[in-house]
Amino acid sequence: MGFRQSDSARADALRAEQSYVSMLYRRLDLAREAADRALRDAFARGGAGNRQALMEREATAAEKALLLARLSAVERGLCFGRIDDADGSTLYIGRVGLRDDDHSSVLIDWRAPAARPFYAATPADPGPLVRRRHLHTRDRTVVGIDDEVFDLDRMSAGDRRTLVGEAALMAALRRGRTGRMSDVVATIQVEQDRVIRSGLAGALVVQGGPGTGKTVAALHRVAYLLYTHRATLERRGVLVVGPNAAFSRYIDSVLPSLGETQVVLSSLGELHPGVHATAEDGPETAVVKGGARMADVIAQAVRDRQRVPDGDLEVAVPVRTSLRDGVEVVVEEMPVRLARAACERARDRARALRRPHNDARWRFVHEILRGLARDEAEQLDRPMDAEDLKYAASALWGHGTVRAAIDALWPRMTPERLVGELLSDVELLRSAAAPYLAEDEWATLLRPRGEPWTVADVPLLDEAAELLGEGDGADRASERTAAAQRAEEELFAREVLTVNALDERMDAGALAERNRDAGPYLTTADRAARDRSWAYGHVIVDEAQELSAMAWRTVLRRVPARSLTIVGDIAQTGSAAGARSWAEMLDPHLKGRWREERLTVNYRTPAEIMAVAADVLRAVAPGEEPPESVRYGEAPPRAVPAGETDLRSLVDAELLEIGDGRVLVVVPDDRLDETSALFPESSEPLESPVAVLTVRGAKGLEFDSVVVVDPAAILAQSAKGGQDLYVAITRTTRRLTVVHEGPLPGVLARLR
Ligand SMILES: Nc1ncnc2c1ncn2[C@@H]1O[C@H](COP(=O)(O)OP(=O)(O)OP(=O)(O)O)[C@@H](O)[C@H]1O
Repeated sequence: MGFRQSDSARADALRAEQSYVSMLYRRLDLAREAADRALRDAFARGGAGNRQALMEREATAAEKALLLARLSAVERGLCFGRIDDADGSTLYIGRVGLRDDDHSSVLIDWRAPAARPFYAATPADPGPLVRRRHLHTRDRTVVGIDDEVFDLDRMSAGDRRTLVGEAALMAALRRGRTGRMSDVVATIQVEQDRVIRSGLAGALVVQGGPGTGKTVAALHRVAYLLYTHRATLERRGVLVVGPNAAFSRYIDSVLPSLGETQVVLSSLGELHPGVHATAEDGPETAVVKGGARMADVIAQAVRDRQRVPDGDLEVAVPVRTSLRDGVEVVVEEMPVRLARAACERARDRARALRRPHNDARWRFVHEILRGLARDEAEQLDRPMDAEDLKYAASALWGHGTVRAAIDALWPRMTPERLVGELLSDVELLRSAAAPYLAEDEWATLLRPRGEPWTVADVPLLDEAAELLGEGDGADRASERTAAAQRAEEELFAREVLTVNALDERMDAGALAERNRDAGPYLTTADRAARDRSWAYGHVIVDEAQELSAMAWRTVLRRVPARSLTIVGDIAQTGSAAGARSWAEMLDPHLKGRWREERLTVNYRTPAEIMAVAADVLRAVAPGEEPPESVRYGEAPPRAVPAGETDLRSLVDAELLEIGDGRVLVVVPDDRLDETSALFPESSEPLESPVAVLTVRGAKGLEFDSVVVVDPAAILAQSAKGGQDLYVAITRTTRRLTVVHEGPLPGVLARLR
């Protein structure tokens, strides 16, 4: 299928494409000017109208600002492909759809059905195409063309492979790694295209080995779904959950480069608003904390906070006070009482409401206060009608002693307090956990008070939040609302200024002030990100094999429609609480509602290095097939005894070899600090030329050169040590060095 043109034919083709592409950029400029004008008009309209008019102005302005942002994002590589049919028709494919003055299409959005043959045609099955052309542009200039001519008669069987746009793909894969993932819209492969365009309903599992483009395909799928189901998804929002915050930063430029800015990226440790958990538990604790029985433990912990006193409730209340030096002091107190049985009745009635703990608390408070007020009236021999009772009860609530007594029985709880106290108080833990867990299980959960939250605590906090209800005090709630409102106003103002380059004419404060007239403008993503109970339209979970049963409960709570893309590789499971099979993990929640697509080609790791990884995989997961690499590396992978070289010089030599690229030093968990100290420049793993990470920290990332330190210790560090070594080896795009302390582990024998 390779197709060579003469130099002059090539120059003619370049000229013709340049003229077409220049026309497209003129169209883009016109579309931007129109959106910019519409935005200005929207602003000019507002100011003094009624609230309804102001709200409409804000909505129009927001819509135009988003359109402008989208049109700005597609500047680079606006048009990257062209397809020619047997009947002589030609379509140009790009990042956005454009039309000419007669409303005829001049550029097809890559997500539109008409663009599909560009991605789906293979030499063996070209569909209607006679030629596919990849256009390479720099700024607005066409600098190269790659053609595939589908002339099956002239092709050998070997040539009828399924790689799409091989020359363009190889050029893309050879590029050095920048520390940020880029989009691959011009070179999406057939099996990835199937994932991207799969329907919105239900859960799609994308299983594939390392480097098969699971993450990149899932992100393109978000863009595709937003294009195809914009009305639904823009209103409900899309959430992408990754394994850690570094991973979220690693992928955060892909969607904006595809023109989509309204997506919430989060990690498991950040799913509970206000908590940014990064610490990890040891494997035994993680298994217990991640198990489904923890939901019962948390529910019991909440019930344990709905108490009755051991005997009758007795509270001292002031009956006489006097002013001394301007201060009110109690001069006489009397005890008021409520029988234990009455307290029990109050608790049962509050529980019977089947409301969250903090919401049901008012029923309990109300019943107890009335009981105490009746006792007080009896003791003082006061007659009591319904009005008096109400008044006396609210007077009692004014006494600190009464409040404290009731709080001790049914306190208002935050999730942080409930879980924090549960995990650090042996009696609370025993009471909540003993009915569901063996002692040696629940004992692993105990830890000192005030320890930082771990990632596995987040599902517990979320579970607790569900059972406790928001129940903020009125003051705290209004404070939060006001602060959030101010932040939103400024943020929106800044976004509008950025996308429109309006800075010279208006500053963010002034714009925020204008917006304040109409109330805050909140994008769907803003609202969704700060609302724990937000129901997303679609959720993507990456590195999904690491999620525990409890983590799945947290994720699924955010997507009641059960529309998900679940991306991962069972062979890479490193967490002791993670998945051993998709069915085992998903059936309890999604039985009959999930389907699986497999990705089989590795675009990252060269074949010689993948052969080493395959040996490791065979040893730890004999049933799993490693993916097939599409290319060969520049240097054979090697093993170096630790005594022969020091790590610093080895890494410096690697940096020289790869030129502009980036090196990962991947270490056993307990050597992270010591190794990081050797590379002070590695503090920002995505920015600096050298990153020092554990396997867990390196999940999902990739580097030009990888140095694996002490593979025997990585193998031995947990029951999933083999999977960890497999992950470590497959992070590289070009070079692999293994530095071993003792003898080289048997699974790496190929490196001898
Ligand atoms: N169609 C493609 N065109 C160009 N590059 C691609 C394509 N598919 C994947 N890649 C590149 O291959 C690399 C691996 O992709 P990605 O990180 O999505 O894989 P993954 O399956 O999520 O890997 P892992 O499971 O190891 O984290 C990335 O650099 C990605 O840009």
